[in-house]
Amino acid sequence: MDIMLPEGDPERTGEKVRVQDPGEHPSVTLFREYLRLKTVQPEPNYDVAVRFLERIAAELGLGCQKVEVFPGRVVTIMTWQGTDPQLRSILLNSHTDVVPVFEEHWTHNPFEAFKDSQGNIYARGAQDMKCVSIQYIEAIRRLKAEGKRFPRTVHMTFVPDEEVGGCKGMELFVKRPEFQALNVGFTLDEGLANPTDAFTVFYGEKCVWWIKVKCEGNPGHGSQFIENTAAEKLNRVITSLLQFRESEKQRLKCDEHLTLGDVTSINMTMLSGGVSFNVVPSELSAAFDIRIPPTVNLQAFEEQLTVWCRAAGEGVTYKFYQKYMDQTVTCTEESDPWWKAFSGACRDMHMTLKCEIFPAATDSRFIRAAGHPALGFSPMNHTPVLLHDHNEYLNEQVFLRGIEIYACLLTSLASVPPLPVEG
Ligand SMILES: CSCC[C@H](NC=O)C(=O)O
Ligand SMILES: [Zn+2]
Ligand SMILES: [Zn+2]
Repeated sequence: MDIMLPEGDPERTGEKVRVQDPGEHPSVTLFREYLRLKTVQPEPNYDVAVRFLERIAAELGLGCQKVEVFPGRVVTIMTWQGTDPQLRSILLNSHTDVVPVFEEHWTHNPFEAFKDSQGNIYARGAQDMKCVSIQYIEAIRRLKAEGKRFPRTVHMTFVPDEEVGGCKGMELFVKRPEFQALNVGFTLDEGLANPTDAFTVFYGEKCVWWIKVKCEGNPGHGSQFIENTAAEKLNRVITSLLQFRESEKQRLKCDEHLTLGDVTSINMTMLSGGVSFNVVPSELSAAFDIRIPPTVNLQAFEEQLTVWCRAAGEGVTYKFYQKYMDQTVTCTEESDPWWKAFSGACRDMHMTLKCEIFPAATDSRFIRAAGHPALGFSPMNHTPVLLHDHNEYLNEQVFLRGIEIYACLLTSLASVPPLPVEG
């Protein structure tokens, strides 16, 4: 029986008195309870998540620390001390927020964690990434119950605001003394589901560039053939960028060895300008979301952008709204002790791994930029990729296998022998 007394309004927070379904695995019950907490952007209820995590830390006898990196933005840290705490630690990172929903497109309430007859659990965050948070917790619960101890300390961090770019979350946290004090050796963070029998593991991410191109031109009456209008220039800019988009799309399609992480994607995501049907505007703008693989020379790419803008005419300029420049990737060679521990454990479990570059951006980028190796991995095979989508779900058996996978990974990673640098 699992009863919890809510402190806030249960309708708003998702915190409710709940009774354990006798036929359900307790780890699944805990997962569903976490899914019901409304940590949904743009106004996530983080208090309710922090309370939930504090309760679990107490239950498991883990150290629990809260770091408020920005007003109202708390990172919760749970620590399982190793037998050799001087050694560098294993960091298991996850974010607590989830993206908004279009409720009318969902077959079940996205904050009810409905489970169908096949064991599919429908909820926002089922894949991204409340599953992983609970899998970390349940793997540690299991290992502790078995009386296991490992040389390396294991930390779990539960971070706010990943879904809105991490600037009030992980980006600030990695600069704090509390993060330094974690003495991180190796990190696991989120990945993506894989519909096949294989598991995808991400060793790097694309750089996000968000640009707005502004085109200035001659204004005038809408009945005239005005020369050098903003629209003609914007048309050239859009054509150049979308032509490049098409060539990258074809390159991906024609080479079976390439994944989305290996090519540059461009999407025009916003258009703005104009005042009236019969006024030729003096200014029009287009916004582009560009994702660049770590193998691309960023300086050369920016030069190309400049060339396209110059070729579109006078008065065409662009401004960055995001310009991520760090292209650090994590080593996946057998000679690397962390990779050897990770991939060796996967091999022991007869798992097939597919190594890729993450097509979007996660908090791993701040960890890698801070100099720590990180792999993006969510143990969800035989599962369609539904993050940020309607009817996001995860099957309970896949979820439960993930706990076993983490228990095995953690056993291996937290036992990596002292590295030369650790003396
Ligand atoms: C520049 S921060 C954006 C982060 C966001 N992450 C998840 O979707 C993304 O669009 O990839
Ligand atoms: Zn995520
Ligand atoms: Zn996400």
